[in-house]
Amino acid sequence: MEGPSDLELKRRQLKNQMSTVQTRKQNAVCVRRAFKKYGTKSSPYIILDGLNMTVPKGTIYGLLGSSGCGKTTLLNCIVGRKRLNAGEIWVLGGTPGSRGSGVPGPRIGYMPQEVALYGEFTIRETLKYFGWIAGMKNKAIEEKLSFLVEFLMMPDADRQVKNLSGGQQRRVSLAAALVHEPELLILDEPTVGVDPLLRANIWNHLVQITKNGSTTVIITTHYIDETRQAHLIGLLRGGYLLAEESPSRLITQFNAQSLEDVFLKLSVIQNMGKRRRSSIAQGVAETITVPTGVVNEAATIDDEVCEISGEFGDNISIASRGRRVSISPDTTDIITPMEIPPDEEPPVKCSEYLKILKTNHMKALIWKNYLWMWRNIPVMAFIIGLPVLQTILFCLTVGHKPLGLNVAVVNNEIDFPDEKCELTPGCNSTRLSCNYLHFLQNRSINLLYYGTTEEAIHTVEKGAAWATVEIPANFSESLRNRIIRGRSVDEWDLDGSTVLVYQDKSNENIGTFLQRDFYYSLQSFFEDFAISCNYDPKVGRVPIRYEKFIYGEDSPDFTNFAAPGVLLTIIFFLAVALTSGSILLERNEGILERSLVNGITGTELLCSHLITQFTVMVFQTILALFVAFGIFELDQNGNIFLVAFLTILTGFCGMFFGFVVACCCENERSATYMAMGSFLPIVMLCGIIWPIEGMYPILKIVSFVLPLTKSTESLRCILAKGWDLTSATVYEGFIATLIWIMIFLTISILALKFKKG
Ligand SMILES: Nc1ncnc2c1ncn2[C@@H]1O[C@H](COP(=O)(O)OP(=O)(O)OP(=O)(O)O)[C@@H](O)[C@H]1O
Repeated sequence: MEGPSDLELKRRQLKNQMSTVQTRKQNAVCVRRAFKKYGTKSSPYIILDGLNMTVPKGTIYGLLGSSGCGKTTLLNCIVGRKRLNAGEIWVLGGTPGSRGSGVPGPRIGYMPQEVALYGEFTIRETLKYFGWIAGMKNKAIEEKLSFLVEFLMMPDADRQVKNLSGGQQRRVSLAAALVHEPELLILDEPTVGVDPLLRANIWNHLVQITKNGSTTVIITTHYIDETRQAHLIGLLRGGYLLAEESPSRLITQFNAQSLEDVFLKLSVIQNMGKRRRSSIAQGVAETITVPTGVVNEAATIDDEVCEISGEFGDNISIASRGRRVSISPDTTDIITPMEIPPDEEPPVKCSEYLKILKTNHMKALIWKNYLWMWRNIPVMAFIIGLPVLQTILFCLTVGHKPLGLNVAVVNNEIDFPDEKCELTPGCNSTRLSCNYLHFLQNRSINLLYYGTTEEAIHTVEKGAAWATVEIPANFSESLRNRIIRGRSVDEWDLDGSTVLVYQDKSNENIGTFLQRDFYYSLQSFFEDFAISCNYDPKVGRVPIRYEKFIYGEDSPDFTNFAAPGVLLTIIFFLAVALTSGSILLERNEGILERSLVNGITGTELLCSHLITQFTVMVFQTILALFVAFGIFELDQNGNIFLVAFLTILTGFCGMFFGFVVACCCENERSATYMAMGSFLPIVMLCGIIWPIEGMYPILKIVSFVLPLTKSTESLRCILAKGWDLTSATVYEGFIATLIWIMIFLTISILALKFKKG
């Protein structure tokens, strides 16, 4: 069939076109030359390919297409949750996301494909949440709830969503989109799992609410024939609309029995174009009666000729690329856009820019967060109790002196095994070795006696003891000679008064503790012996005297060294887990998207989490500090409020890091990797378990810029030295934490802003 010339065709399509601005304002939705792809640059996966779509105000628009053809993607772009790679979208007279457009916001009601509701909430609470977001009053919500429960045949409004069937949950989801009577309703497959009677009711309701022109509905469905009641349907295939027309006219034009037939015919025609009329397609095509002057004319348009600006696409779909089927405008059957005065974009006042948090949004979000906590008391008890548990475990397990260590003893001064080594005090004792071993035993060392050195060493080699102590046969006499003779003591007495130790030093901590025990026991034994002989005990001391310690104690333990870092790490990473977990949970269940479409902003979301999790963190901090300093009495010489303040500030820092994790990661798994991946380096590099002074020089620089380094140092100084904010080390910890909060906040906001779509 010979089609009209290119010029003729263009001219025809240019006829009766409205101005661009008018087009945008008179229609609820205007999509022009939309191009959207997923995947990478090298292997792009094109979803929308030059799509034009026009949804006049006051219409029901059925968006049809096979599974995976891009309907949800297109809807997401319309509601402003995804960005096109190219092209324009105008929704209710503004571009989605622009200030003053009201989109996303209460002008839209969005029912996503997935249920996207809080399972722990009741139907009433669900509608209250979405009603509050839209700025509704409780009374209005209750009225609407009664209507929707009846109309959508929902169960009792006080039943929790998680206890409803799949179909009932979808109806609650639909109710949540309808509750605030939005101007534009976007429903992604609302009738899935709904029985035919209710489906008919839903359609009747949609027809009803669009009657006066104030509401527009875009609906996707797999049941093509149910869209007979739609005013317009768009058939999406291959990245663009094969047709955009009223159902009755499509059926008439294509001389088809049903819309399914129309879709089939259009698909075959499209395939013919693509395959350059393969023999199979040709065969099918011959059986299809195509409306003269409608399809084939446009199907013959060359690629270049088809580049007609989408701005002229009112009421028709004009392919912008490739061979497209186009329906010519015909005023007889097409819905004429309502004569509604064009929406003026309201001028944005300066105060609007400053008002980044809306009261009703914050109220809904904070209420929702607390309600979620209330409904998940076991989870919350676990979250609040976890730092306490970890602190208890830390205080009970880390830094304490190992007790009951086995030491093999070969005491040649006694007749083993017949003689027992007993304490025999006095200057003339012939069993001084036993006195020394008694002091060792007093330091909780478990002595195992052996007859020969070989046997004792073998015990250590087997791992049954940590050291062998061998005492010479003439120990008592040699020791006395050593003291009495002083400088002139002979070699024999020097050797005879020396205790030999064969130690397993494979464990640094145990080895060091044992060496300290051997040394301190000998010191005590010697002083005791010197006193019994009326010698000055100082004679036997190492000539160094430790005066009163300026900070700390004579026997500092590792628990007190590690406690500040461990406390901050516990609070920091639990905040990371809690924040990123709750945001990702909301996001993966689609609830977050839904709230964002309803007008919640990223900033509001962050602030609401900040407020609710702050209360959780305060509990966590108070309990953890009480356990550490109240029950386990770790060193605390500073101001406890300063300690609590720094701990909570570090928790805030963790929350903001949690936001970054949630914003940057697609799912829980990658969030877990990111959190875990940062946990170990932070623990190792922030001077929590080992002094920074002992680190490799380059790593010291890295450590300096990490979030917990300065705060750990600061907390350590407050606790151990009692310093306050006048000390540079202390206030640097606070400043560094604040800087990290700012950094994480900026990254989160940027990620929220640019990661969309
Ligand atoms: N974020 C994404 N990254 C990569 N591919 C995606 C992404 N989202 C969707 N897709 C792909 O894009 C295509 C269109 O998806 P979309 O969800 O828009 O289809 P649909 O028409 O709504 O399908 P259905 O009717 O089954 O819901 C699908 O093949 C899907 O796998």
